[in-house]
Amino acid sequence: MPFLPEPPQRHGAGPAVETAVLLVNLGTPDAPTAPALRRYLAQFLSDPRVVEIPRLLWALILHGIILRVRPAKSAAKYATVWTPDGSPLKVWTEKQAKLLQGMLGERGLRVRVAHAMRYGQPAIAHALDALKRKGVRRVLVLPAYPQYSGATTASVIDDVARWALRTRHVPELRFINRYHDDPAYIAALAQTVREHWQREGRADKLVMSFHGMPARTLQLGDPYHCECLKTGRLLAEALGLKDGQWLVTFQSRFGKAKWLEPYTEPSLVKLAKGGLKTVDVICPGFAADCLETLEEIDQEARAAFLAAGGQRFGYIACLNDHTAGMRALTGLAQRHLQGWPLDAPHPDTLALQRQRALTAGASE
Ligand SMILES: C=CC1=C(C)c2cc3[nH]c(cc4nc(cc5[nH]c(cc1n2)c(C)c5CCC(=O)O)C(CCC(=O)O)=C4C)c(C)c3C=C
Ligand SMILES: [Fe+2]
Ligand SMILES: [Fe+2]
Repeated sequence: MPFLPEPPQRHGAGPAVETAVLLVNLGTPDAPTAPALRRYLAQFLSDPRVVEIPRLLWALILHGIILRVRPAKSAAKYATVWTPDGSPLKVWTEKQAKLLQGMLGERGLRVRVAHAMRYGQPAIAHALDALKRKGVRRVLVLPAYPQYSGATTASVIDDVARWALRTRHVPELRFINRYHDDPAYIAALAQTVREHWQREGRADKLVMSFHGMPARTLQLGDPYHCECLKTGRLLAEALGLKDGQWLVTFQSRFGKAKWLEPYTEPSLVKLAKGGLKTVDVICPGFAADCLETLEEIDQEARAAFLAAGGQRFGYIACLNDHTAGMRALTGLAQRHLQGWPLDAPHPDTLALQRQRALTAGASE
């Protein structure tokens, strides 16, 4: 019966694992080279969720200008943060998926954890096909974006939906849209700040830098800006910071349009010129260190702050594989798995068994 899908794969003697958590991050180029960057940027910047201007006009700008100039410039930046195992974003995301698998298992949750990238590899469709081949009937999609935005979270949902459009038997699907105010996430961030203070001493101000978005997305109803501000306020509260001791800023502006303000690097320069000597910078919107944090903040923004008269710049790493951060992701997944009976055979498996039995009977 070649037309019937394979039954779920078994782990040892126990019943089959039919539920999966798919951890999804943005994606990253395969190599710090101009050709790899061109492929990556072409896919990323062609996504209408990312650049919301008329398609034809954008195609002309993207292919006529941006993809001719930016790949080589970006490749040189990636080269400065590349590791022997590849791009930092890839390395951390793989590690997070492994740790999440272990921590969910320790809590007795029978799930399979996989990871995927919205752009580049492993593609979401590829990961979902692989999970289906293993007999997975339910997928909890966990985009690694604490704050919801159309450009990131919704784009992951689009891609899963595109896969579903061409899939006959779609598994049950759930999405985690945000965790910007999750107490365990806020506590994990606060812990990394305190650990940094213990090691390096406490700076005069804590700057919380989030990835930017075009300013008009706020008017169009994107909740991203509000969620960043809430994360910032909750983190400041958790650390007992008073007004003036912390600041939310937005980084990674792209193009000439107005983006969410205040901008990170100009703010740091203004602070230094105004007499601020020491600053700590954290990037709470990035689940893992990547080009935007390691190069743009820890290298470029640091240099700009010091050149403007600042004396000490403390970069606080993203949650990466920090135990507190991984516990937060584990708790988040656990809550969103509730109501899925992980130990009982899925009705689709039972239906498939009946279908197999029927077809076997008919052909005898
Ligand atoms: C063109 C517009 C862009 C929007 C809108 C945007 C939103 C956005 N991005 C992230 C997270 C990441 N972005 C990263 C890199 C990156 N971002 C853009 C552009 C937009 N991002 C570009 C062109 C690039 C590539 C690098 C470059 O050429 O400058 C990354 C890092 C990826 C890596 O490989 O390390 C992350 C992560 C969020 C969260 C967001 C909206 C909220
Ligand atoms: Fe980005
Ligand atoms: Fe950047």
